[in-house]
Amino acid sequence: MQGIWTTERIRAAERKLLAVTPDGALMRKAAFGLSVHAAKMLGAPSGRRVTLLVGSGDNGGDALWAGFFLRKRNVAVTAVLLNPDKAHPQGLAALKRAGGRVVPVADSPQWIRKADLVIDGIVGISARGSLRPDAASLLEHIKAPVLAVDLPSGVDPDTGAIDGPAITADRTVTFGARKPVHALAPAACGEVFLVDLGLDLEDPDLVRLEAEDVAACWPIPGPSDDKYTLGVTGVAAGSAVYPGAAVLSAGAAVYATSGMVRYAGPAADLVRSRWPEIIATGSVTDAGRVQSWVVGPGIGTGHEGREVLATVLGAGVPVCADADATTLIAQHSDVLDARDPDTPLVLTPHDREFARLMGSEPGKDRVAAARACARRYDAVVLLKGHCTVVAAPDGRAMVNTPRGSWLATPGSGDVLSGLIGAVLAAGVDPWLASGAAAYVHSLAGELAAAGAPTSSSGILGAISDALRTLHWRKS
Ligand SMILES: NC(=O)C1=CN([C@@H]2O[C@H](COP(=O)(O)OP(=O)(O)OC[C@H]3O[C@@H](n4cnc5c(N)ncnc54)[C@H](OP(=O)(O)O)[C@@H]3O)[C@@H](O)[C@H]2O)[C@@H](O)CC1
Ligand SMILES: Nc1ncnc2c1ncn2[C@@H]1O[C@H](COP(=O)(O)OP(=O)(O)O)[C@@H](O)[C@H]1O
Ligand SMILES: [K+]
Repeated sequence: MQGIWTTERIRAAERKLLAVTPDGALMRKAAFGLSVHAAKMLGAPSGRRVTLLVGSGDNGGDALWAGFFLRKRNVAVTAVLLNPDKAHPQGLAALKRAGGRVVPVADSPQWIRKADLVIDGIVGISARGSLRPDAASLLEHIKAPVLAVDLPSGVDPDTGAIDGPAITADRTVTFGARKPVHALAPAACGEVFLVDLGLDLEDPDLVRLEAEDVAACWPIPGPSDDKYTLGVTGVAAGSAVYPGAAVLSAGAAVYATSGMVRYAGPAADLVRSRWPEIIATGSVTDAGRVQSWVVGPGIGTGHEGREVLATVLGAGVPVCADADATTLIAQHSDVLDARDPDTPLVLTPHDREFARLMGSEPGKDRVAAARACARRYDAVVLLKGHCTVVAAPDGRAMVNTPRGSWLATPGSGDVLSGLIGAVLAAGVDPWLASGAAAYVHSLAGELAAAGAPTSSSGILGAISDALRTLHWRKS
C-alpha cells in the first residue's frame, strides 16, 4: 500500500528532520534529484535551454538549486523571479555563481516560450488559494514540457482541486512523501517520482492500493476450494426497462470470481441466456443463500425497488447498495432500519447521488466528503469520479487513481458493483474489497480501451485480463 500524507503532517516531519540536518542540505538533496529528472527529460542536456519559474518560497529555492546543478551540465538556465526580493537567497546566489540568467516577470515571455523545458517552482506545499495573477500570467507562454517541483502550481496540495489557472506537468518530482494532490490530480501531475529525504512518517492519512495488495485480497480458488467456499454473490438488479444493468453487474461478478453467482429480479431470462453459469430467479425472497448482495443497478426508485432493498439489507450478509439503491436510501432513510448494524454496507454514490445522501455535492475535498458520508451512514462509501475515493466509518480512506478516463461510459458503474459484490462475498474487509474492486475496474477500463474509447461490455470483457496482471500467491 502506498502511503500519502497531508501537507500538515509532512511539514511537521520536515521540521523534525531539518532540526538535525545541516542547513540547506535537504533542499540541495531535493534539488539534485530534481535536476536528474530534468536532465532525463532533456535527453542530452548540454546546450539545451531550461526556464525556471521561481516563487517566493522554498519551492522556488528547489528550482534555483536545480538550475545550479543543471548549469554544471552545461544547460542554459534562465530563472523568472516572481518576487525578486523574496527569492531563496542561497539558491539565487548559487545559480548566479554558476552562470544562470535571472529575468523579471516583465521580460519573461520570450524565455518561457523558447525553453526546451520549464521547471515549475512557483508554489509548493504552502500554496494558498488559486494562483495569483502575476504567477498565472506566466502559464500562457509555456510551450515546452513541464517538470513540476513537488506539485503542479495552482492545484491544491491537500485536495487536488483546481480552481483557476494551473500548471499541467509532464512529470512531477516530489520530496519526502507523496501528498494528496499526487493521487487526486493525476492529469495535472503527469508521472510522479519521489525523492526520498528520510522523513519519519507513519500512519498515512490516505492510501493507494498497489497490485500486490489487490492480489493478496482478491478471492481466487486454492486446492481445497469449490464453487461455494469463495462465497456466493447475489445480484438484485435490472428491471423490464433496464435489463442491461443486470447483465453487466452479474456478468462482472461472474468474471471476478470462480464462486457461484445468483441473480434475482425481472431480468432473469436475459441474465440466464447471457450467463448460463448464473442461477437466476425472479425474486430475492427465493434466490437461495448468498454471502453478499449487490442491490440497485436498474431496480428503479419505486415501491418494488424499496422492497427488494429492504429484503437484502435484512439478509445478514454484506451489501453493496449501488445506483437506485443509494437514491432509495437517501429518500427513505428508514429502509436502513432493516439493516443488522454489524453487517457491512457499501454505498457507491457518484456526485449527484452523494448530494441526495448528504444534502450537497462533495465539493473540493472529496476525501473529507467521503469520510463524512461514511460516518453518517456507518457504511463504506465509494465516491465515484475520475479518482475514486473509498472511506470507511472508522476514518480509513484510500484513493484509486486511474490512468485515463476510459471508465466514463454508461453502465461502467454497474460493472463496478458486480466486482465489489464478488469480493465482499469472499469475506474481505468491505473497505479493502471496494478499493480492490475499483482498482481492477479501472485497470480493466484501461486494458479494454487500449487507447481508444470502449464500452461497459468492453470493460466487462477485460476483467480477466486485468486480474491476470496481478501476481497471485496461490491457485
Ligand atoms: N521544508 C523542507 O524540509 C523542504 C521543503 N522543500 C520545498 O519547500 C516547499 C515548501 O516551501 P515553503 O513552505 O517555503 O512554501 P512554498 O510552497 O514554496 O511557497 C509558498 C509561498 O508562495 C506564496 N504563495 C502562496 N500561495 C500562493 C499563490 N496562490 N500564488 C502565488 N504565490 C503564492 C507565499 O509567499 P508570499 O508571496 O505571500 O510571501 C508563500 O509563502 C516544498 O513544496 C518543497 O518544494 C524541499 O526543499 C525539501 C525540503
Ligand atoms: N472521467 C472519468 N475518469 C475515470 N473514471 C470515471 C470518469 N467518470 C466516471 N468514471 C467512473 O465510471 C464509473 C461510472 O459509474 P456510474 O456513474 O454509476 O455510471 P453508470 O450509472 O452509467 O454505470 C464509476 O466507477 C466512475 O468512477
Ligand atoms: K510547483
